[in-house]
Amino acid sequence: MTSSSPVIGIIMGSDSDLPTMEKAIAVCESFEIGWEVAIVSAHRTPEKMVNYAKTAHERGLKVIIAGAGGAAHLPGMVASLTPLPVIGVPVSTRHLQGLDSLYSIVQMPRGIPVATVAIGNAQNAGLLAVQILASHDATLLKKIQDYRQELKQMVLNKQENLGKLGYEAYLQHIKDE
Ligand SMILES: Nc1c(C(=O)O)ncn1[C@@H]1O[C@H](COP(=O)(O)O)[C@@H](O)[C@H]1O
Repeated sequence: MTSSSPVIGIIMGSDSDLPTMEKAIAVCESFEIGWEVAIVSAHRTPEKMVNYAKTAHERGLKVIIAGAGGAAHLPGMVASLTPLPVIGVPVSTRHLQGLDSLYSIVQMPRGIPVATVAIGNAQNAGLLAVQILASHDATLLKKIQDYRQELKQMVLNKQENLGKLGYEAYLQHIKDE
């Protein structure tokens, strides 16, 4: 686990969001960035949420990732209480498949932005947080460029395999994976 002091705060409305949000934690770990995780709910623990959001920048955090499902007010409320950038992760829900979460998070009023990623895409939230930090950190910027290069290479390798194996065999190969 990365030992440096946390600069990315990863919060969520419930521990049931953890299986989604763990992907943001994994990104922080792979870029060796200090992170902290907390269960904070605008609805169930409003005082804790206010305290968390108001003190986040004083405690050294630089970016907050907030995930919530359903009536997902947490990211917007936190954004209203902190000067830090907030990235919202709409967590998928059983009845409305996360559309409720998405709409709750994305439609912020002018003046209080929340950078919203796709439903369930905590990995992109982690990457965006790293990129925000990288904008004034040359070492991190290089790591992002290396990561992009790996992504590109992965796609090129797949294309090469497709060419080698042919469509039918390649389809079977990815089904077997
Ligand atoms: N949307 C919020 C908030 C909030 O926005 O403050 N607090 C909890 N929740 C969400 O309720 C869902 C169900 O929670 P439980 O699984 O604990 O019943 C979770 O996805 C959580 O993010």
